[in-house]
Amino acid sequence: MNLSRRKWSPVLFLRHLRTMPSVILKSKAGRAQVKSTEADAWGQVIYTWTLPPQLREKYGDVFTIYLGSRPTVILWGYEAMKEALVDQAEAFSGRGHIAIIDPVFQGTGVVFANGKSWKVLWRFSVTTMKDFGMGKRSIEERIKEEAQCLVEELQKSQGAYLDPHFLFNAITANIICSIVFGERFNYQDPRLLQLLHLLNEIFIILCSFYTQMFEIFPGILKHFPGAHTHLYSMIEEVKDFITENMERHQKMLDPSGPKDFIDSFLLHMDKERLDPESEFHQKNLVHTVLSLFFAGTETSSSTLCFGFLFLLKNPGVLEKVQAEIDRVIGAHRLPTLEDRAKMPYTDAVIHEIQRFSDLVPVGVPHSVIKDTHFRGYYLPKGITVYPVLSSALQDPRHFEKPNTFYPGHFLDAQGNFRKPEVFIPFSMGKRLCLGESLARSELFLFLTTLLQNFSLGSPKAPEDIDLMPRKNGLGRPPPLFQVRFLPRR
Ligand code: HEM
Repeated sequence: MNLSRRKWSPVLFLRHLRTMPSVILKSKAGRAQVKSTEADAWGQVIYTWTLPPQLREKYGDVFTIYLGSRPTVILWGYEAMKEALVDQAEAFSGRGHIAIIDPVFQGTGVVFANGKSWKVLWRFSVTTMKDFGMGKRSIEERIKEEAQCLVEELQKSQGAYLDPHFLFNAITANIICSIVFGERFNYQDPRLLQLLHLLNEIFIILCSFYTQMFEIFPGILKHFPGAHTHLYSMIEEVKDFITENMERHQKMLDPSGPKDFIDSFLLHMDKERLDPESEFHQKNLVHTVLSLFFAGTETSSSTLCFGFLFLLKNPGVLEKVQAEIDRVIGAHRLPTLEDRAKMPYTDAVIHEIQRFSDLVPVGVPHSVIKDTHFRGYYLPKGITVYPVLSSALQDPRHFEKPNTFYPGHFLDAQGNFRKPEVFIPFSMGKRLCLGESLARSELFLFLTTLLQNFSLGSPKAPEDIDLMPRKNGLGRPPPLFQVRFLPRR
């Protein structure tokens, strides 16, 4: 990337933690005080938010970049991430800043809370999601039901080409809706359509270059209109939707039998209403539900989209998965989570879909909750830390063909499933993705149900299918594409 072509002139300081700032980068030609390869590298940091391996080679696995005036520690490679997030789990358990959304959450809700508030909300969310997965209709049952609704919807398409993004968003959003609101929506329901539209637009902005620019110039950009203004108004709309739902729940609350996540939270609010220190208040409720929608909808649906794209591009892999489905599950019963253990090839393909799609390349920022010594460096309390998950998922020491879609990465010589420890798309340590087990169940059940019922068709030849994500920022949304679902029987 040629920085001299850029009109604007961001200044980035890069320094090794133990030294004074050693590199100052400007975008105008001749002003960058670095070699051109480093300038290219920094171009990528600024524009695509990916950290090229040259930086690791030069500065090691732990180094600091300055986003505007804010020092930010980068952890590169599985070993550094594990030593920090797992071996010093408590110290690294803080949530770091994301400048563009900090004003929305203000440290509330399960994703952005810290300290006692995060612990209480995390414990509540995990147990409550489990409760509503273990009651009459388990999470597995809900996913299976949703998968059947999707099959029926796709049958109506009569083999026409369609963009699957909307339907994949709908099924993952419906799972969250059924856990938090106790209801799912028909795919034509205007409330669902509006919710999906908002979540998708929000996700795209959060993954965009604007979010990176906001990270570097928050103090300046917030005074001007821009994508953040649009973002905040859309988030308000989602919050209104959640609040209306919450108020409806309040009116019909039955203290003897909470029906869903919101009911349970409201009962806790009631129980602790005299405690001024309680974490169970309306803001935490709305922001926790909002967090579940943000964290649990586009992530799973984007992974599914990438999955179908990779399968269209690799028809040989698709054929093997369908052969395994036919052998283990057959045509006449629904796939179950128990089948997974008997389907090593399909399991390997799903893991490879997650590895290769690399959906959250630089992780979600952490912070250290106390002054911390790490690998001989001093990290002051509160400093932001990015665990670059991509550096593990693409590590050539652990994955033979890191830049190729290759399910063999997850199979041993006998064809048994194996999972290298560096497979960490859900991160590690105390802030590990709270929805990991839900997401893994969704990926397995949705994918196997669809492939059990349909053959896939693409308007493009495999070699012409483009895998380039639409954005490459905090997340990597898949490209738009067309696919058709043809009934297999
Ligand atoms: C393929 C799908 C998914 C991927 C790749 C993914 C990935 C991640 C990652 C990388 C993090 C950051 C962990 C860290 O801070 O180090 C995270 C956090 C989180 N995820 Fe997921 N996630 C997925 C699906 C879900 C689902 C379905 C839910 C729904 C409940 C969910 C809920 C959360 C929450 C609540 C957090 C914040 C945890 C905390 O701050 O303590 N995720 N996820």
